[in-house]
Amino acid sequence: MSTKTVAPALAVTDVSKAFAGTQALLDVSFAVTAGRVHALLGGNGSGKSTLIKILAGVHRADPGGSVVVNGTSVAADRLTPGLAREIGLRFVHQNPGLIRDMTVVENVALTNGFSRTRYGGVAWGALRRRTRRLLDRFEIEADPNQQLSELRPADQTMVAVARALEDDQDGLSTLVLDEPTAALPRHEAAFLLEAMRRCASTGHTILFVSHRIDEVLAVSESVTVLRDGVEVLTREAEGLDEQQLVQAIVGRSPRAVYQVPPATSALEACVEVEHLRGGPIHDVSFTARKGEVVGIAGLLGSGRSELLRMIYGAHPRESGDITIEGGPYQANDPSSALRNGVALVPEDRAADGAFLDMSVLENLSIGQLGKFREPLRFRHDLERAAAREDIEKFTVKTQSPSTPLASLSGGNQQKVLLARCLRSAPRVLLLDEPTQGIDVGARADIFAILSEHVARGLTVIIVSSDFEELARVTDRVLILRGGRIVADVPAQSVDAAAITELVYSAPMGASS
Ligand SMILES: Nc1ncnc2c1ncn2[C@@H]1O[C@H](COP(=O)(O)OP(=O)(O)OP(=O)(O)O)[C@@H](O)[C@H]1O
Repeated sequence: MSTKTVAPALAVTDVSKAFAGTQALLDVSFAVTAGRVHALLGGNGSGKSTLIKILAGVHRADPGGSVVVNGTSVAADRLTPGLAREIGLRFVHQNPGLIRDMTVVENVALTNGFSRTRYGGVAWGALRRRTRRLLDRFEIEADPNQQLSELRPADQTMVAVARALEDDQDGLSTLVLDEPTAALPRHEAAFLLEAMRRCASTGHTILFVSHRIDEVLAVSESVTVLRDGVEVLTREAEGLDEQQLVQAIVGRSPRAVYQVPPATSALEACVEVEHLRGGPIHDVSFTARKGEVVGIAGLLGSGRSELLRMIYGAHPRESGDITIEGGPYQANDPSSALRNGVALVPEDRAADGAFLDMSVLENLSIGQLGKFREPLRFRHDLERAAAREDIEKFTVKTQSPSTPLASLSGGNQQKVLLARCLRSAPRVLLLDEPTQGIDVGARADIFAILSEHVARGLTVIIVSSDFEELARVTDRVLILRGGRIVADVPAQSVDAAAITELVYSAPMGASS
């Protein structure tokens, strides 16, 4: 039983939103008690982002619903960004608009304003003192003059939290955190969760979106689950276990969720990387065999994404050789990757792989239109049938194949990219944070599909911050630190904690 005040800090009542043809939210109602961390959960496409965007005044709700914040009631269809702020809603979105190359002071001032001297110049001294107080208030270990990139990842997110709450000394606002831990390794996530808990203990109410069930159970005092736009569960977190939550999110019994058999490794080499150098990569060598799933674990800045992009030919290489199935491979650009059977699902899909204005069908077909071309006509019927097949296989939640990719939820966009890559029947599939933003049920589906391809000889190289997942779905994990592989461990002999430890402390120059 909580000893905190019981008045709801936030109450959402009968909020609905239909996009052309899609009922994203239907009469969603729930309340959050003041001073609590309340988790908002749901599978991909269940309506979480839509609800957050309505609260933020970015999407307009359909008429009829209301939002009450600390006793102030507003019709949900009247919320604007200004009004949301006025009634006490604060947001840290998935991409919180932090600039890593700027100092902490500059990052805070960027959104909250620069203190001015009476002559109109920037009052740097006052600004630094103000930022110092803010850092102390949120117990962030940083100096105002430090570059943001020098802070540990969880503290960087806390800077975004602190600046969102700077003007709220009394803890009256409700902070909405959209997947704050998605890009963080587990130990950093745990650190951030602890900071969130401290923040709630000072009175702030936190609405927190995450796909990671364990952390939701660790940090939240109450939860709401959305499924297909409908609120299916709101309750105290106490007494709730992982299976019950997964059941509520997925809507079926949690069989097979996460039980993906590890791929078996064959002996034949597929990708051989020798003395690769370039950018943050300093002399990396390794071999991935046919039908093997190789994980790469490293901290931000370790060169993990650059290594994948170098193999794909999208990051300049200074020296080193790559062979694919014994043949030389130049890796000069993505088209040579395509010719050599190397495919990449990038980390930043919006910037790198997804054509958001184009339809799901077009996104699936890109690069493979030849398959549907006959001497005198283009087989639109076959193209459509193939799209429908992929949509079903990957359980992509879309109204139709012609729906623009932009209107799919993040997780569903990711599934489309993965489906597209697998269509090209690659020999090597490079995955950069493939399950970021992917719900618990869809993860299992994706790995089940991948393991079918792996059983037929596909080689998969995965970079992931989710070390638990790496330990579960890979055959081997390469530990990358400072641009070097410092350890190469069989996945069955490590768990997430061991990988975390290795990422921080593996002896330099171990194996490479
Ligand atoms: N601008 C839009 N136009 C049309 N449909 C949309 C739009 N935005 C969202 N939708 C649809 O509304 C539904 C809910 O999507 P939403 O992005 O809210 O899901 P989500 O729970 O945040 O998913 P994820 O976990 O994958 O981010 C989905 O079916 C999505 O395709």
